[in-house]
Amino acid sequence: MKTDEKTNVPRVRIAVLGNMNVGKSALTVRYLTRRFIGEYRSNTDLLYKQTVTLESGVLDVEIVDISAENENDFPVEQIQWADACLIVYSITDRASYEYAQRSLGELRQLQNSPSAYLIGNKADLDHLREVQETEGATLAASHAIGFCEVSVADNSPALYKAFERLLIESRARPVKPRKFSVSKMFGTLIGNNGTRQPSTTVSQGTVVPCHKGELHKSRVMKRRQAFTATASL
Ligand SMILES: Nc1nc2c(ncn2[C@@H]2O[C@H](COP(=O)(O)OP(=O)(O)OP(=O)(O)O)[C@@H](O)[C@H]2O)c(=O)[nH]1
Repeated sequence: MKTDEKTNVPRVRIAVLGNMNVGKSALTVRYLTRRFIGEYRSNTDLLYKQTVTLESGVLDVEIVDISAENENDFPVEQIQWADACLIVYSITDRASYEYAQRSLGELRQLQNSPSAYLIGNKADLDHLREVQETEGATLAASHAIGFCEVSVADNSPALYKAFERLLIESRARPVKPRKFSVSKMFGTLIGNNGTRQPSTTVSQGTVVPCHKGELHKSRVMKRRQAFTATASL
């Protein structure tokens, strides 16, 4: 965690990691905007920036939604950039669970690795289940991290709790040395649907498509367009 020198607001960076099609984009957009985007195709990493109000105070949150285009390539750069990592699999896809398993193994190898949380998504598709809830819980326990199953489609409250827990944990961690900074954002995303959710308020966001390796660039693009995704709680 770092503090923005201009605003004095603490900043937390989260990397969302998982195999293709597990719902990483849907989950990130759901958390930030309370909306469910059914089809959200992207073959590039996306960086979201939002201000979030927790009970403990205001945070600037940056979330990188890592494209799983090359599933054999562990995204070390993005993980090292982050304070915390959300690892997502789909309960309907055993290969995605195995991908999560490998990712947790890789994460453990890193020096100064970020805190992590494991999420089994698509819990609404229980009839297509390939991964039991106990398997997710056991995997998480073996890495001493949190775990829950959620349905991003059904707007599970557990999703918000998972993000909140990561944010709170990361806030409490000592500041880690940074190799990169992103200061320019562009893009636009989605509005507000006013849905009420647990104790987080999210506002004033931007989204940046960031091609692999761009997290270290200090100037991505000048075109900048803020979107508001206020979910007052
Ligand atoms: N039934 C159901 N479908 C979901 C859920 N979450 C996401 N999806 C669907 O799963 C598909 C993939 O979602 P994405 O958010 O694009 O997944 P991703 O992990 O970002 O995919 P990549 O861009 O390939 O890495 C989409 O069709 C979503 O609508 C969920 O909780 N339940």
